[in-house]
Amino acid sequence: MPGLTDWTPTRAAALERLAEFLPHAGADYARLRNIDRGPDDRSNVSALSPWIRRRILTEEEVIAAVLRRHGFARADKFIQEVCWRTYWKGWLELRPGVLADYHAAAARLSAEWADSAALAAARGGQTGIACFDAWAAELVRTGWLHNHARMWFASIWIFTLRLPWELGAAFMAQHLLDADPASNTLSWRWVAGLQTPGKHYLARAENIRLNTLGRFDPAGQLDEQALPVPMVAPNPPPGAIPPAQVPATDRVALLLTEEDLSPETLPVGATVVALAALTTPSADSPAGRFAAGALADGLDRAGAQFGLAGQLLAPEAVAAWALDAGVSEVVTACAPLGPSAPVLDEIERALALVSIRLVRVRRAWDTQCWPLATKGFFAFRQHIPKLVAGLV
Ligand SMILES: Cc1cc2nc3c(=O)[nH]c(=O)nc-3n(C[C@H](O)[C@H](O)[C@H](O)COP(=O)(O)OP(=O)(O)OC[C@H]3O[C@@H](n4cnc5c(N)ncnc54)[C@H](O)[C@@H]3O)c2cc1C
Repeated sequence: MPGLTDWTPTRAAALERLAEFLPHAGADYARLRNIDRGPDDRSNVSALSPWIRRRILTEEEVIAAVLRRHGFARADKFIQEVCWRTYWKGWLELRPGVLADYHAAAARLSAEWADSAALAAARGGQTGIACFDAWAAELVRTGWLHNHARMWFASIWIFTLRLPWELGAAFMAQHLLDADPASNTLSWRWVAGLQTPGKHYLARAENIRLNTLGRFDPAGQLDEQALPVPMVAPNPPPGAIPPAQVPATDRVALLLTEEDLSPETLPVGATVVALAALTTPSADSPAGRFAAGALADGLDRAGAQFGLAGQLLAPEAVAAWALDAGVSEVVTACAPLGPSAPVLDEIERALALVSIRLVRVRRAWDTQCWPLATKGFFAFRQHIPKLVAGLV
């Protein structure tokens, strides 16, 4: 398996990585996935997250490939991990206010902590805790961290360095290639003890020593007794997912966004007569640069599929493009909470002014899974065998 500096934002590269990892996705993954061997050896995990994040590979197809290769019993652990992503998405879609609260708190805290030397040391990897400093540097250099390192990093940030979790989540989101509002924000909340009230994740030196194969040993440097972050208010009850939309006409324009770059399997529901992709709203970040490449690749693939020349559009150019295409509906993949959703809301308003409807189609996977994320993951997990049964 190559090192992790070679993420290429194309479906071809994603499929290559998937094929390479597939033999290891069964019993090997269940046994070895928690070990962080360092940036030069990621053979025990898939490292597929930057592609899955943008649905260059969909959850369903990754799960199907692993099921075909290993069967459910041996692939169970890997499937569960993929389903964590789905679960976090659903949990947040059912409680959108949690993301808004996080953004507001992060903005307020970032002003309040602007002059903090402790915060600067954490971000700069200068805390004197060797493992933490190495992960901070790795995150900034490569745009990626192993899952266990993300857990330890978040835990040390919150419970040993005593920094606000919101600023840690924002720091990670700023640098991760796979930066995802649901997985990132809710994982930080989970570590803090806010996701499952009263249950927090404490990084322990011995666990770090064992699972980094002795690369690090922060014995005596960590607060291993800290209490969870107090909850200001209980988590909101789950709301409802809006019904999925379908086009009412048989000729539509298709607008891709970085939230879903598998046009091959998108349930468009009509003939596509014009094709465009929306420029990324977060261009000035590693995730944004990855997304820009991925959008170009998605547009190429969709162009080949529909026999059309696609174009990259800024949000304000979408209404004129749709008018020019002579359609009364623009279809796009339903964008979960994150950078594209508010941009699509603006586009919907601009299209309405010229009597064109924005139709947000949703994958069956999301429609089935998201409403099940009402409680904790362990309740959601019970549904997994049924959810994946039809995938192969
Ligand atoms: C503090 C913290 C922040 C995180 N931030 C993000 C983020 O911004 N974006 C992101 O995609 N993931 C995030 N994760 C989840 C997880 O760490 C990564 O998805 C995983 O490390 C990616 O590595 P992989 O592709 O090798 O995963 P594998 O172990 O090979 O798993 C396969 C796929 O399953 C999904 N997955 C695996 N574990 C998780 C998990 N715990 N939660 C959600 N999905 C999972 C990912 O899509 C992953 O690519 C975060 C976890 C923590 C603890």
